[in-house]
Amino acid sequence: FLPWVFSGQQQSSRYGNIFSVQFGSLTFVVVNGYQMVREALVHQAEIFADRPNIPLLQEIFKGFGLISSNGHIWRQQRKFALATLKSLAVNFEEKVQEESRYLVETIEEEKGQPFDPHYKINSAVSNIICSITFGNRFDYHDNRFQELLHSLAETLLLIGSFWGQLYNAFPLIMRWLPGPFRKIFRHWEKLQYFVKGVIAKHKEDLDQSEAGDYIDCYLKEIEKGDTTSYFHEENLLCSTLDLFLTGTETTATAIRWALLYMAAYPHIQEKVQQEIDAVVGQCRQPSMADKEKMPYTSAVLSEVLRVGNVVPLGVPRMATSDTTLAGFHLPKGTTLMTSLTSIMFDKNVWETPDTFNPGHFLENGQYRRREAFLPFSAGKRACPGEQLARTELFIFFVALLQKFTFQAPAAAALSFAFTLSLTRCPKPFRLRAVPRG
Ligand code: HEM
Repeated sequence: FLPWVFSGQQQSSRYGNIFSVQFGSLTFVVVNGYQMVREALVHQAEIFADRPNIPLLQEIFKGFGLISSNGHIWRQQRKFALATLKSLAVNFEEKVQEESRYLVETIEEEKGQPFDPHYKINSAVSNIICSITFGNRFDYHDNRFQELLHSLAETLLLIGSFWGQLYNAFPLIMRWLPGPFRKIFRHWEKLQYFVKGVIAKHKEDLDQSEAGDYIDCYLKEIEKGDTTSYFHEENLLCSTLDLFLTGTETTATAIRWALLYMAAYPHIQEKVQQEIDAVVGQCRQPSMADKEKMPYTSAVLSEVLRVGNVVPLGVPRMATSDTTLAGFHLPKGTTLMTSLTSIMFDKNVWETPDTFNPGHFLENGQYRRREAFLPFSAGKRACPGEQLARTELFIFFVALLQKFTFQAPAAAALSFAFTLSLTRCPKPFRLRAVPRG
């Protein structure tokens, strides 16, 4: 079902830019192409501000948190998340720079031999959201941390898998049946147990500490004791888990795609390294101030987000009232899937949609903004982590290419094969990180 909707380009040429799909008790309306997605997300922003009731997400989040809540709960949690991330943003860059040192060190340990970079990258990226929400990072060899990262990755994979879709389509039956999807609930309990422990520790220390991280800020909000607000521990738990989940998988997947593309296109990697050598050199760490002077590297990262297409179908929305889209009547409660894939590969927008071509984002040697480039979606529920994700992508990527050249293992061809779930991630692959100079 998901792969069918995913192939939006083919479907739109066959069924038009808007069509509906039925699967069990689920009915979706899929919108394709930049104009139509923009019409729904931006011009009808208020109408498509809700999330539909997706049984699996309902089961684990119970309508709380950020990503699957609606109405007043969502508005309050989102406003708080945006303001708190902004207030903590002053330290983002420093945290990512510090973490990139650990990432470079752990990759150095591979001594140029083939290795799978998956969990080294996930650990580095996750450590950033852990520092922001929990106030601390974890050692890459910490077994508990690695176990949580594996649970997180598998949960996301299972939610978007065939089993997850079957559960969402037939929840009343599936709720009673065994199957691999049961692991979602076991993993979720483990993740909840861990975060509850972190929250309990923060509560003990709250009076002595300044509000240094997301959980502290949230607990101070709960302490205000406003009985009409939705600041309570259940929402704190779900919001924290939302940030942990969304803040790890998406960005880490984008960085994995970036390394894979660099190994596959050595001449592009070489041009990025020339720019790094000219602007940053070998003696200091990259910073966000360098980005302006590095149009080629910025274009490569945007192209990675375009072809990597990490969140291919966006996150489903729901109509809060009756509306009309492309002349079709959509009643209140209609679930809408906005195909970001159809935008990223729209042949009316991109000169060479199916080719990895940083030139899509360059004009006369300068970075070129493209309107139809929405990896973080748009409208009321657009990704609140965009700034953080962009900081991580730039600093981690530049720090890695400053120190290593990524190559395919000898006699092994690189593949762009992927697994499609809520995210689109490369199948496990191995690379050599050859130290430079
Ligand atoms: C390359 C990295 C990332 C990509 C491509 C990405 C993409 C997206 C997309 C497409 C959505 C759906 C928005 C919609 O419904 O229209 C989303 C939502 C969301 N993202 Fe991200 N994201 C990334 C990184 C992050 C990070 C680092 C965080 C953590 C701070 C984050 C937190 C969230 C949250 C909480 C939502 C739900 C927002 C809501 O429902 O109001 N994301 N993201």
